[in-house]
Amino acid sequence: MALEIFYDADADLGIVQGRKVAIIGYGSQGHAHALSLRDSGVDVRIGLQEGSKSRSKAEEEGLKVLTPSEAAAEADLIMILAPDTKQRDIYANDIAPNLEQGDALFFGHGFNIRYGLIQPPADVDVAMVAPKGPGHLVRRQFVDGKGVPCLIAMEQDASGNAQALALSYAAAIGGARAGVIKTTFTEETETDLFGEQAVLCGGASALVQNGFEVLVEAGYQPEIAYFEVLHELKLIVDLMWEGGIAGQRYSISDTAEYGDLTRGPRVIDEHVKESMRKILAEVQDGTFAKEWVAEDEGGRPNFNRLQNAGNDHQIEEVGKKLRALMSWTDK
Ligand SMILES: NC(=O)C1=CN([C@@H]2O[C@H](COP(=O)(O)OP(=O)(O)OC[C@H]3O[C@@H](n4cnc5c(N)ncnc54)[C@H](OP(=O)(O)O)[C@@H]3O)[C@@H](O)[C@H]2O)C=CC1
Ligand SMILES: CC[C@](O)(C(C)=O)C(=O)O
Ligand SMILES: [Mg+2]
Ligand SMILES: [Mg+2]
Repeated sequence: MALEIFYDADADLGIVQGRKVAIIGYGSQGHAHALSLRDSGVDVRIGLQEGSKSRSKAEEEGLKVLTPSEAAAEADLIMILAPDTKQRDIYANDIAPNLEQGDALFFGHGFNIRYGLIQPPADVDVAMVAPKGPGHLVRRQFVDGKGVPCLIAMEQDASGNAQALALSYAAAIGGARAGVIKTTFTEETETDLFGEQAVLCGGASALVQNGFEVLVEAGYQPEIAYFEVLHELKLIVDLMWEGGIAGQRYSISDTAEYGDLTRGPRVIDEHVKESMRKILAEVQDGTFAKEWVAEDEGGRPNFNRLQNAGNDHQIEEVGKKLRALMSWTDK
């Protein structure tokens, strides 16, 4: 698929300003979309379950908070920003009964459409606006007059205007200030899951924990190990973010660069790449999605056990102590 990228000049903000938008969920992404849409002159209401922890946060911002079904009934553009595992039930119980011909159903991630957990009727637009960054950054960038790049995808174009609507929405949350790239639900879902599992979250966390363990097991002080494998990682990643891997290599010493060039491929070797290919295959053939949905339905025993083990790792205790000493971090 050839790259198609859009900016503010390509978007008509008036399109989304003419819609009644319901944001279902007010967490990381939900709060960012809702507040930025409101600040862009869009008529927004929030859909949250009775007793939701997020209700008071949305109300404190002066947003109208309804139940998900009330919000869906009032709106003609419904953006689902609840956890991926909850979306199927929210759709079946609260959204589907309130969908009317001409409505638009939006997603921030393609999981439920890609794996067939939600199957909307043919007479509504189905699109995605997925900022390529955490929600709190999406909001911070918008407030600073900037934006986080977004992906848009159109799964169903019942109105013939789904792309213009998605682009208008992306502009209203600041995405078109940075660039909005057209993709498909399949491409977004598979690359997002692969990226977070193999590199960004899974890969990086395991790399850091293993590096820390190797140093501590060899007798080095845990505090020194923490600085070397976790604290400095941000500084290196910031350089990569600014100038790519080549830019990062320009800034480090040539001793570090020689170690990078010769030792990096020994750590992340063909065996690791083969594991990455297997992880991608499990994303593509639906194995991961099936496992995660079953894990959630079963009360998340594995998730909770692994999360607790991660929280109890020595690196967390050392990090908490060291970060408390760092005057520049946000406490
Ligand atoms: N986190 C991120 O930055 C990114 C997320 N996404 C996607 O965005 C979507 C939302 O994820 P994220 O923002 O992380 O979610 P969060 O976990 O941060 O927030 C989820 C929100 O949904 C609410 N919620 C839970 N159950 C229901 C329900 N039954 N009805 C209505 N609201 C409910 C929660 O309320 P309560 O407080 O009561 O639990 C909370 O407000 C997902 O599809 C995710 O893949 C995409 C890109 C990045
Ligand atoms: C990298 C994690 C992410 O995919 C994201 C912030 O983009 C997510 O699902 O939270
Ligand atoms: Mg992502
Ligand atoms: Mg993701």
